[in-house]
Amino acid sequence: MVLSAAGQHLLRVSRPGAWGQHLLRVSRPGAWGQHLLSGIGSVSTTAKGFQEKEIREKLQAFPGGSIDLVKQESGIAVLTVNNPARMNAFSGSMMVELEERVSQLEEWTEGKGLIVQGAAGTFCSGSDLNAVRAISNPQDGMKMCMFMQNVLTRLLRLPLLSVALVEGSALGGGAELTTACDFRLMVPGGMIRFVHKHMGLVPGWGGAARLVRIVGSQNALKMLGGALKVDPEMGLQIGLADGVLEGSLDGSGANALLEAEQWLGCYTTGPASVIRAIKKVVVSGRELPLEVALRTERDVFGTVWGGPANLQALASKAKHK
Ligand SMILES: CC[C@H](C(=O)O)C(=O)SCCNC(=O)CCNC(=O)[C@H](O)C(C)(C)COP(=O)(O)OP(=O)(O)OC[C@H]1O[C@@H](n2cnc3c(N)ncnc32)[C@H](O)[C@@H]1OP(=O)(O)O
Repeated sequence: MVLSAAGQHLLRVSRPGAWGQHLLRVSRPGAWGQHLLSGIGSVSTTAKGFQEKEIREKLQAFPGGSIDLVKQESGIAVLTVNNPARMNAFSGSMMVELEERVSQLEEWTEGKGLIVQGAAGTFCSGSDLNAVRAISNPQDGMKMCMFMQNVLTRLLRLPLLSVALVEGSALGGGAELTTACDFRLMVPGGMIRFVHKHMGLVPGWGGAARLVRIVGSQNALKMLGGALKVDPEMGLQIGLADGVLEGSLDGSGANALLEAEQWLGCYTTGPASVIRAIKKVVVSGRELPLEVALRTERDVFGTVWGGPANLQALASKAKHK
């Protein structure tokens, strides 16, 4: 649903108000909230000009690297962008794998948190330029963009508190990936940089829309217009980074990951049902018109009220000093 709406908007750029009209034309106020709550389904195959099967096949023609997922007992999963020979650039097959990993996370009912990291001490250098060169015509570029926009929207909407662990560089599409997480933790020496302007582009994976919501339009304009190198200090200053870690002791990235797990653990302690409900009400508050968000909040409230965690807290006569 979201992809087809966004896709229609992308295909009808001559009518700038199309997306806004879509927001106003939600006929059943609860429908969108329900849609967010139940998780977004697979990419639409009926959207005009967008065929999921076709784009998946096209992307698979550019193999290399992997997207690795480890779901841990703690309820925190670790997703690793793994293509170190190309500074963790996204090959076509990695884009397809990312979609598959997001689907697995959508099914993971015990999950509470997610850390997205890059392999071998660097985050991600965006799209694989070899693939980009091969699909540099507007039609293919648009299809890849719609595919990634949909995947990253689903990533951000997972009922998990997510963190991008930025060690080394997050460039281009890599910078966009960091904005598809709820939080960003940076390691000294790390950098987030939207290099799109230097590529004659703007972000297309939803990174600009998300960036504006994170740092405001002034800072987003500066970051995109200047292709600014955002280091941890600047990241904290403009609200892009939520914390700075000490980082690797041995260059393996293990220490940064442990630190990130500890940081995230402060927010994911507790029953999965409650943590997931927290994320759902925040996503609806962040994305939906107020009336719909309020309705969604009521629905989510109904899932935890009188639930095991609620009854246990009542029985223990908890005090919150
Ligand atoms: C902009 C929009 C678009 C999207 O949103 O889809 C993109 O993301 S396009 C990609 C944007 N990213 C770049 O343009 C990165 C270009 N690369 C660099 O700036 C540097 O390689 C850097 C800073 C990542 C690392 O520099 P360093 O000196 O530390 O290492 P090397 O340059 O020697 O890189 C090692 C090795 O990795 C290859 N590499 C790096 N990034 C990419 C990439 N995005 N695609 C393909 N290959 C990449 C680089 O070519 C080197 O390979 P080698 O075979 O040794 O030449």
